[in-house]
Amino acid sequence: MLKSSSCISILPYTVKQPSYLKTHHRISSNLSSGRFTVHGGGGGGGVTAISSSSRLRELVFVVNPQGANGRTAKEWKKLLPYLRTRLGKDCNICESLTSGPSHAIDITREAIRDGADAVIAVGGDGTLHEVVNGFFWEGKPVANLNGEANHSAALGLIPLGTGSDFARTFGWTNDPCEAVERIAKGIRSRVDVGVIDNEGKDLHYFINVADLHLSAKAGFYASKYKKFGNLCYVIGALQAFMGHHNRDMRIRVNGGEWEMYPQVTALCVGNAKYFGGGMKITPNAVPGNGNLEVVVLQDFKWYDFIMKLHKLYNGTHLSVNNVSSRSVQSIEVQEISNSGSIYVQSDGEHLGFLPRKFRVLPGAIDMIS
Ligand SMILES: Nc1ncnc2c1ncn2[C@@H]1O[C@H](COP(=O)(O)OP(=O)(O)OP(=O)(O)O)[C@@H](O)[C@H]1O
Repeated sequence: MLKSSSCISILPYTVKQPSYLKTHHRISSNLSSGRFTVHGGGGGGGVTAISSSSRLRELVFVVNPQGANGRTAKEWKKLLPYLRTRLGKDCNICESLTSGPSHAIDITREAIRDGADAVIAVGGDGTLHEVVNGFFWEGKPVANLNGEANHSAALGLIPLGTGSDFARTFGWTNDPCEAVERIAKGIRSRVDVGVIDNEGKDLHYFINVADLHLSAKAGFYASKYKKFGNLCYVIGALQAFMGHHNRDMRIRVNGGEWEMYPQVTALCVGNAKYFGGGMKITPNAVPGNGNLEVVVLQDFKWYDFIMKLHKLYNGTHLSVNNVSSRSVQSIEVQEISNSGSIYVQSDGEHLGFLPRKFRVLPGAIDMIS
């Protein structure tokens, strides 16, 4: 169980405390003893309500103050009084501000090990991605070290980023009060997670969309234009087309035969539907169905991208020539010419270059939804 003290806003600890709290604030406490009924667990797609017994829920909010070009910090500050009022009676609320890239991963791991009931990403898809990666360590789910066998931490989200694309699949808006309501209700559902590896090494997890080549370059460039809001992704894509070469690739689905895919512009592996600030790139992806949707764009030029942009946004691009889609449990992707120039990204995080294998972990995380 997490360590706590009486009701104060900013608590200088005198006892050993989890490091994710060291520079941060415990906002509410009154921790009573006893256990807390969490969920039924099990396979993909199940939904279970949290019911509290005598112990308060331990919620750790991982806040990226730099999200949405600094807007996340401002929104979070405004949200805190409401959050305290709405959740403070039933929950211990810990906030932890990230200090830079990857910090959210460490905060999450430590929070789960210390027995948090939920770790809630506050920010955009990049922050959510890091929190998701914090649920795993060396290829396995991170365990609560308090010996509570039936206790697993849930993932939560207050979408306050630029794109906040994962939230779109569920129809969630960037309204933080709506997100607080979801957390107050505490309904959990199992969601799938994608995992990417390079010959069994270098594991990375994604909950939204992993992709490669043009769209991955676009994501990299978009990060430099966040001040333009969602337009940053279109600007990033156009910049990525400069000097871009479509490449011949081969793919292998579910361990079957290798298949040739000439002149690939981008290959996107969706656990959820949206990326790039609202482009419905993998419109058939469902985060709890045990599959990933793979969409391949071939032989696209920059002007095709412009002409078909509206179809990308509304998800009707699958009917366009040179766009194909399939549902997979795993997909391996290699480049034929080995130019070494095919970028791979995972929920927007740059991961290096091909080859890579993508596969689904069905129902890997409980999500507050
Ligand atoms: N304190 C920090 N300073 C600078 N960068 C940070 C800090 N904390 C986290 N980051 C990085 O900022 C990246 C982007 O943040 P985030 O995804 O929350 O916002 P966004 O990019 O505006 O939203 P979206 O990804 O939804 O478009 C994260 O992937 C993380 O690596």
